[in-house]
Amino acid sequence: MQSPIHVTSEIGKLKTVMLHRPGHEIENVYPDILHRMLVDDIPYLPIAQEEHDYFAKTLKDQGIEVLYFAKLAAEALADDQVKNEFLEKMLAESGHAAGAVHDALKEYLLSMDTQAMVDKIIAGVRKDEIHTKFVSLAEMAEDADYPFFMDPMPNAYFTRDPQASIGDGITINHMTFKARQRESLFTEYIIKYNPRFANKGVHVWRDRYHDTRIEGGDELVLSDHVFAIGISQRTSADAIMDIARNLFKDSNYDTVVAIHIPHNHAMMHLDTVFTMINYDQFTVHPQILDGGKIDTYILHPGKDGEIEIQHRTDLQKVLEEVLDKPEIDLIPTGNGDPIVAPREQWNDGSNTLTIAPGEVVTYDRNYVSNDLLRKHGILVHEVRSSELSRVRGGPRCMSCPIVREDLKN
Ligand SMILES: NC(=O)NCCC[C@H](N)C(=O)O
Repeated sequence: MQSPIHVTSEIGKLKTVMLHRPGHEIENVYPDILHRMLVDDIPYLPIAQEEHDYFAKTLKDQGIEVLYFAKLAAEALADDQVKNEFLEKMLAESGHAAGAVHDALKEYLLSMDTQAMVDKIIAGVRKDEIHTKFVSLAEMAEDADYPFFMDPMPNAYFTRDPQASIGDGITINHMTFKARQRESLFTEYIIKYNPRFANKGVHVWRDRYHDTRIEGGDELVLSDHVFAIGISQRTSADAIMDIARNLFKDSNYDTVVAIHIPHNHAMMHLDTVFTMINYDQFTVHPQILDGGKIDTYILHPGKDGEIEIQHRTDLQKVLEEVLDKPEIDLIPTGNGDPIVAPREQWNDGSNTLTIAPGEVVTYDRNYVSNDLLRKHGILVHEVRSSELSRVRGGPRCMSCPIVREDLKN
């Protein structure tokens, strides 16, 4: 049976992608919680939605099927028993495993139709939306001024991160910060219960019930046997060993390239500084390379289930070797200029979504990087980015490929 998920490269023609249109979760953010919510600014929602619709249209105009995360989630929860089980888990992960607030939230959420319930959970539930007779001492004494019973999920439109497609399977990620951890509970239910995916042979390479951390922005499928991953603020080395073990055991993947990037918010994931855009071309933020060098580790299956690790520092050579290419073109974000490069990287100038070999979608604001891509022969579709970019993610972050065509060679 052909798996409904099939992604054997970063660049094969994109056939199906999963997005999330930003909703009221964006407006449930205010200055005191910005940092904890991992957002740098508050987008103006109507314009963010217009920009997102334009992004979706750009993909649809190229013949790409667009699926929406929240719709897939609502479809997955069609059965009452499944919905109840999901809600219990979601409430527990939101800090309300039992008690009066749990009961009131559950009654409130179940009073809605399933799509409205999903949208509401993503948007967040304010305290003044529900009525409870009893509240806990913690609630009265410690959290009295906090406005939410369930926090919003303002990063949900970065569908790249809670999950990642690899081959015929997926990783359902244990994300680093609390602000994003509940997003992948939706994924778990989508894969288990949405008729498009349920019982269709989707291999879960790694589920979300781990202590070690992994996020999809760090996961790059370079080919049908080479997988690259960032050792980053969001993905730990232990999680990489775990995913490597699982891929080596049960898939075609025989090479994992782990790249150690700076651990900071501007470069939180590998795809904020490095993306693949053609058979032998990549974007790279020049500031991660020290004279062309960066700590890189090549993992291969060893004897008796062990993993062999080689330490290397020449990224270009590593890519030439693992992809079997005579030369790799690393295209510097912002043309390597000391001001333009960090400015455009901050606005996701390295974060390209490749929709076919040598064809990408990028933010319009990164015009220096975009011009340089064109000079390197890349076909660039620009999308609007005034509001979307404020939450620190670009076209690759905003999209989760579900199906790509296999590469011809
Ligand atoms: N792959 C990505 O780089 N995703 C962007 C995530 C941005 C979001 N504000 C976060 O900090 O998780």
